[in-house]
Amino acid sequence: MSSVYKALTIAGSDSGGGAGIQADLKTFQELGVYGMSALTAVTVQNTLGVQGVHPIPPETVAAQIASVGEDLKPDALKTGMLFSAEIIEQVAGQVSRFGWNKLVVDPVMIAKGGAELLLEEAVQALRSRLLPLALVVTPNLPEAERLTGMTIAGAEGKREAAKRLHALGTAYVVIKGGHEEGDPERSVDLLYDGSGFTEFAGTRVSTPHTHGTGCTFSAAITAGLATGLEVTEAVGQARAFIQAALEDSLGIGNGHGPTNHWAYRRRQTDGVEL
Ligand SMILES: Nc1ncnc2c1ncn2[C@@H]1O[C@H](COP(=O)(O)OP(=O)(O)O)[C@@H](O)[C@H]1O
Ligand SMILES: Cc1ncc(COP(=O)(O)O)c(N)n1
Repeated sequence: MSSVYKALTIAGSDSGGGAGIQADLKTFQELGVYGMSALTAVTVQNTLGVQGVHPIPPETVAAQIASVGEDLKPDALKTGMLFSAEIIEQVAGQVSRFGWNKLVVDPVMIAKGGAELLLEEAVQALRSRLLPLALVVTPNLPEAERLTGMTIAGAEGKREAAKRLHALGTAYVVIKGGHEEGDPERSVDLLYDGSGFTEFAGTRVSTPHTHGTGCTFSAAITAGLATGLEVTEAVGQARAFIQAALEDSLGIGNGHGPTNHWAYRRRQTDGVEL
């Protein structure tokens, strides 16, 4: 049998299936990667919002990662919702212990409806404990502002924030443009590798169904890395994956619905648009 690519997601559960662990595993599967998970929290959630957040004990998070690491050995991994400084501490400890270097950190902080998915006091732990271990970090604009302490205005602001995040020890920084006001035509993600900038631009899709875009995008980068792509190639593939997922929306739920995780592969294999 040809080699099997494996990826691990360390994230929260979204009972509605559009974000978190569920979005990550669906994305891994669609990109040909075997998915594994370590749960950090159970959220009670649907397309209308988050009705409850129940963190998993930090030692149980560590035990799940150790169990997967000792046996199945992921080729790449990502983090999503981490909730507390104690969980971040355990995750950083396990990543260091196994010497994993294809780590994508999606610094999830607040759900689109406003629920807190990372405690205020845990932001510093994310900066000091996890970002130095990450190959790629993928903040949206509000997350980049919180992590850098700066207000980001315009293209120059994004570049400055990317440099500051790189200085925290992450090799590649992707500042996502989904929240950017003022460009009704495009959503531009900016990649910084410590020496140069690359822009990944997609047509801005006018849709309420954007639940889980950040999770899906970072999971697609992780899957790409697991299959051996370079970071720039993996980000390019992830951009195409999320573009298809937004354009071929499923239109389910009464609020901000999920993206369509099937769309990218269906377009590739049989040209079908849902
Ligand atoms: N309306 C949109 N049209 C096209 N791409 C989008 C749109 N909204 C978000 N994206 C893309 O989805 C990904 C996630 O971006 P963003 O929404 O900023 O993250 P988050 O979900 O973490 O808030 C990025 O690649 C971004 O460019
Ligand atoms: C369990 C969980 N993790 C992450 C998100 C963020 O979702 P989004 O990608 O829409 O910002 C979420 N709503 N729920």
